[in-house]
Amino acid sequence: MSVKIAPSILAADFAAFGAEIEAVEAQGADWVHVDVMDGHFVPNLTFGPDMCRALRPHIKTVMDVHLMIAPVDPYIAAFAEAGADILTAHVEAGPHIHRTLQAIRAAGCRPGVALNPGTPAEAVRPVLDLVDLVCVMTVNPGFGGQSFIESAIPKVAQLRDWGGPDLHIEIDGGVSASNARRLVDAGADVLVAGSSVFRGGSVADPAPYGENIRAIRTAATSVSV
Ligand SMILES: O=C(CO)[C@H](O)[C@H](O)COP(=O)(O)O
Ligand SMILES: [Fe+2]
Repeated sequence: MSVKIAPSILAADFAAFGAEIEAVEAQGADWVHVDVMDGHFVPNLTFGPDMCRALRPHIKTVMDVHLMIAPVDPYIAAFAEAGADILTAHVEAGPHIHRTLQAIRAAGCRPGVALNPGTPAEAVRPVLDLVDLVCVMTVNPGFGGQSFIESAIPKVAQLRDWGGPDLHIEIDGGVSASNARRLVDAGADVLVAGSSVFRGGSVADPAPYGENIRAIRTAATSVSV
């Protein structure tokens, strides 16, 4: 599978999301990662389905919605109607993860399951047949710009082994050109990157977004020596 770079708009200008998305897609983003936080499952608040609906017309690629909320089930229909392509729920967010993932697919989205750095890979093994994507968190969710947690990397190889070649394995948190290669070598194919993509650029000067995306992609796909 080709490596996909999914900029997290958590690191974009909150007053200009539409223009930021168009800029980052024009600069080479493969997917757009939208972080939904509820102030309960994680200690921060961002936005909900109405914001996703407003963003949808600006996204030409894939709207990858990361739900850091609990409970999840009451909001699935609203995010699906808002136009999410991928809806990812945390395995830690509730006791009935099978039901949640089945409901996401029934609503017309591609289901993903996310796991926190402290959660072992075994926790999502029973639902791998229900998902198109596993999101391996390499920070504790809630904020952008945190330091990458190395100890999550062995989970990636384990999940690739169990999930086979068609499962998307996404890494989220602290991804940069300096760790991209190790993540792809371990079996990841989707790299979420917020601060390391939006750093140094703006809607008025989007070229750094392209440079940052190319740096991550080049690092991720370079041949080892
Ligand atoms: O889910 C997230 C945080 O909970 C974000 O997607 C993630 O932190 C991306 O930001 P950065 O690349 O700056 O770490
Ligand atoms: Fe995220």
